[in-house]
Amino acid sequence: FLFLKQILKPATTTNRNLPPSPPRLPVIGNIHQLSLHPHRSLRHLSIRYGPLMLLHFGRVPILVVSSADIAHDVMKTHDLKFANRPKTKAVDIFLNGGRDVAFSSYGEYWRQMKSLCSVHLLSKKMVRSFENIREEEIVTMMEKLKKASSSSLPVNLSESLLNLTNNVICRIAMGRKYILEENTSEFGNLLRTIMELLGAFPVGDYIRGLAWVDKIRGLDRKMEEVSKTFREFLDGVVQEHVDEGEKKETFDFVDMLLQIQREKTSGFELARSDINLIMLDIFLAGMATSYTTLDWAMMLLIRHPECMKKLQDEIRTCSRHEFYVLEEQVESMRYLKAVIKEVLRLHPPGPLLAPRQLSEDVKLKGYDIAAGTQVIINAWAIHRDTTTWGPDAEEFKPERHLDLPLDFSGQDFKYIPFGSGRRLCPGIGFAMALIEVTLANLVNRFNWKVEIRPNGDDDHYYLAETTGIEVGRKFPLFVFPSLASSTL
Ligand code: HEM
Repeated sequence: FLFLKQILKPATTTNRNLPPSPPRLPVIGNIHQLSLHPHRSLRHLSIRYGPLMLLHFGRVPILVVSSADIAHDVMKTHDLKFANRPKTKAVDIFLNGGRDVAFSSYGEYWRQMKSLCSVHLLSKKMVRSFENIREEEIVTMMEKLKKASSSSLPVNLSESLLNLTNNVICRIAMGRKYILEENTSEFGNLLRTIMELLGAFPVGDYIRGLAWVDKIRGLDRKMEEVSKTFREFLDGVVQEHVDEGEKKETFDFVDMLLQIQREKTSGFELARSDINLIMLDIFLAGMATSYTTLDWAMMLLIRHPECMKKLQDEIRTCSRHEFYVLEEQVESMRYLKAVIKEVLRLHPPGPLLAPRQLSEDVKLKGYDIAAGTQVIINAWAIHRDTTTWGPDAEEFKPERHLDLPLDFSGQDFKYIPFGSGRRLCPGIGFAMALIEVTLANLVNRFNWKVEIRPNGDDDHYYLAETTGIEVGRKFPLFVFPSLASSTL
């Protein structure tokens, strides 16, 4: 009786003027209204209940923001109050309760960890210094594509892009390739599982009394297993760096973190397990997002031949038809940048950004929002809002960016693929350096055709999405590359 009394009790709240809410069921609240693709179901609900909605998962209040105007209030006007991240079971298990950067609570520890990554890995100077690694890996990938182009069989371009991002990130952050090509898909699947679990809404996180449901579904076991595999892998990487010590000829990001740990130069205690978590963040936040952007970009360009042609013309003119497009040449390519912006508008890898949690009571658009409320910002819906993007908001049209002064810094809230404010992604420069030069080279060196689907289900196949906090394309992109005559 006490158990039922507890879970059936309506959410206690002192708020008087609450945002609109869809009707909810006893016990579970609005959980049943989420589909496998929450960005889609939440947008659907927001069309009916408005751009500021209050849902309840169990008894936990969840604020859903679906307009640029309210995103501005959350991430600019009240950014400090919304700068926390909620703690979930997945964060507990994978990220040691949020000892990484992306899920740590707002405060000194988060500031120090973010600054470590920004200074020693993600700064402009550091990103520039990795140019040769990017070039070597892109050339290697293109050589393989060149070989494959003489065969009549299609190439799995998604896999090539996953290998590329993985190789670049491993070499930059850990000094060498740790995941061999034959294992990258397996590694990609592991990452995907973590993303899925970090983006899932397990019943037990919201209704304590029903935590056993997650156990029975095998969710807890799956989390423990994947976490153990990853922990062992990262332990091995860090241990190898420790063992090699002085003998090592190169000095990479892991070496830097170990030095900071030993010498306590950063002014705060960095545990060995915290180093593992920084590395995990780089894989989760850095590798999957960059790969996903490239994968969507190639699919969209191949399926929009007029955009592909325009881009090829720009790149081939700027690169003077050379075999490899240099990063300095990419700088002046306006249409290339417009293509990437449009890809990230329609398919932001984090469609709901990363969840936030309100630390003090606040008033938003006249509504009272209580401290502790979790906050979802539906960037995917904001990016497709016809009131700001026009009636063709759902269409892939890179041209729309040519005359817009939008950048990735999250200052204009109708375009926030990297978030905004204090929690803005620190990896923008790092990601763009790889995405721009990779795309420029693939488009410059080859002409592309996509496999025609046998059942005519092209849209279903090419646009299907994965699930989780990071959303990519579900099915691999099989293509036929042919060497462009100008770069033979
Ligand atoms: C296309 C590529 C990328 C996209 C679209 C992207 C997107 C995002 C988004 C939406 C957030 C949450 C922002 C918020 O809550 O307001 C985020 C956070 C973060 N990203 Fe990225 N990201 C990308 C690449 C990278 C790379 C390459 C790295 C590092 C190697 C990185 C590291 C991080 C970290 C550490 C955070 C947490 C920041 C914090 O909580 O303070 N990201 N990213």
